[in-house]
Amino acid sequence: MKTFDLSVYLVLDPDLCRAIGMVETARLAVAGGATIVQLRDKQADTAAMIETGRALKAALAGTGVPLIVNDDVEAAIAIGAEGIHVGQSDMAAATARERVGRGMILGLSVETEELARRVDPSIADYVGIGPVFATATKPDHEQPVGFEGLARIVAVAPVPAVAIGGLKAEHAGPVLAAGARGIAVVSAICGQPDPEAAARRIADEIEKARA
Ligand SMILES: Cc1ncc(COP(=O)(O)OP(=O)(O)O)c(N)n1
Ligand SMILES: Cc1nc(C(=O)O)sc1CCOP(=O)(O)O
Ligand SMILES: [Mg+2]
Repeated sequence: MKTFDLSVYLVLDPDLCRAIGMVETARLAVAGGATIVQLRDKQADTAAMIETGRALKAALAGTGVPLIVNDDVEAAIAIGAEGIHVGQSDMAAATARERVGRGMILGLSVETEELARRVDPSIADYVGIGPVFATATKPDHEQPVGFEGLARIVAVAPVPAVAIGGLKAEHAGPVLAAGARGIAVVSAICGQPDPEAAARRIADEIEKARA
């Protein structure tokens, strides 16, 4: 069964996670309340993605937290990951869906209302919308959309949305108010002195916003 919870979406980055590593960061973040984890390593080849992905998969075993692989469909399949995330410049979502089959979670990045309207819910399971704010983590990001832009894009997306880009725990309230199901972060968890506490802060803010 394809179940996933976008509430606290950790996107891993090998440079920002350097001090304790991506696997330990993920383990701690999940202990703090991360609900979904993405392996994102823009420098790694498929073999390296598979090696890290298998270690992550082992670390997440038994937690119920799905592992999503960024960009690399073949690595996702080899890892036995629960999902794949593709953007507008990656393998086309329809092609990725054909390759991974119905059972895998498929996330698709959309940066505009036009792109969100065109999402086929038989192909994508969720959309990642961003950047909400400018961020140094992804220097090649598109124009920030802010909370108002986020709300406009969420409103026309036919699948659940997670917001990304420059987000911190204190943004959980406005992100949920804009209609997104959760908050995706890199630097708010990766490289923080205590990734477990950092994830817990986000989970607490999400819970507060839903109360
Ligand atoms: C949850 C989530 N949302 C958006 C993205 C960005 O994907 P993409 O536009 O393909 O950019 P890269 O991450 O590949 O640089 C994401 N990874 N995750
Ligand atoms: C991976 C990614 N995708 C983005 C998008 O806008 O699609 S922004 C981003 C990086 C988000 O990092 P941080 O939480 O440190 O700001
Ligand atoms: Mg991509």
